[in-house]
Amino acid sequence: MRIDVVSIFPAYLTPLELSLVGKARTTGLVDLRVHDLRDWTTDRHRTVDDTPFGGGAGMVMKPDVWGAALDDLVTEGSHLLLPTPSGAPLTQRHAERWATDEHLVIACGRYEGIDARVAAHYATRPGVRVSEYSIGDYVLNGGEVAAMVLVEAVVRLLPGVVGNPESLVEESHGAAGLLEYPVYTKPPAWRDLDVPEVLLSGHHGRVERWRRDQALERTAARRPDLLRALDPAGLDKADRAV
Ligand SMILES: CN1CCC[C@H](Cn2ccc3ccc(-c4n[nH]c(N)c4C#N)cc32)C1
Repeated sequence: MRIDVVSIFPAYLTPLELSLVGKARTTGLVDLRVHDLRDWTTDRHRTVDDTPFGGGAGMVMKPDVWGAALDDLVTEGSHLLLPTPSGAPLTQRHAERWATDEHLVIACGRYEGIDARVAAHYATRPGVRVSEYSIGDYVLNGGEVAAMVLVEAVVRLLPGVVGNPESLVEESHGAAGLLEYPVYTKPPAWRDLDVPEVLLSGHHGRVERWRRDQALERTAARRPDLLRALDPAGLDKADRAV
């Protein structure tokens, strides 16, 4: 998979050189490139924004500069991703789907956003998909953090990136559709808190049942919307009793 990220603050994306994503880059599991949008400006001030038509506060990012950058990066088969507060909520399902794409191009806006004609134009390009997504119901100052969230959520799903692929199944929002159960490690007693006895029992069946119950209880308490979305057939009789 190739991922191109375009931003006026390319240094903002340097955390993607670290940890699992960084290792995936150095081992060639992902070809991740970060670009400075200003490299596609033509004026001496390297201008990327202008005042909004219709008035209002702030500035809007110029379509012609974005067009010059994206024309160099977006080809047939590319998936153009635009983080925006007005986008569709990013979910694990999106990450799973987009992890199978050959080429992602992530356009990081700043100011009041990117001229709307940019997304509209590339949506007309044959073989190009355009998705506007949001990482949550709060307002950031730009798209870079959302770009890093997307890159990490997608790259960790690529074959060979995470050591134990099994761990991708049980985690929150994973295949089970539940929040993850609580985890513990040594020491068995810490301050006045003990590890749940069942986890020290060595009885795998009981441990599995306890973990499933914990995941269900947590999901019911913190994210009842996820529980409602679960296919009832996916919950066995004992689960429904929770
Ligand atoms: C006051 N204005 C309001 C509109 C957005 C302006 C800042 N901005 C410019 C580009 C841009 C891209 C993403 C996000 C963003 N914010 N929250 C999220 N979940 C996002 C996501 N994905 C924010 C952004 C600030």
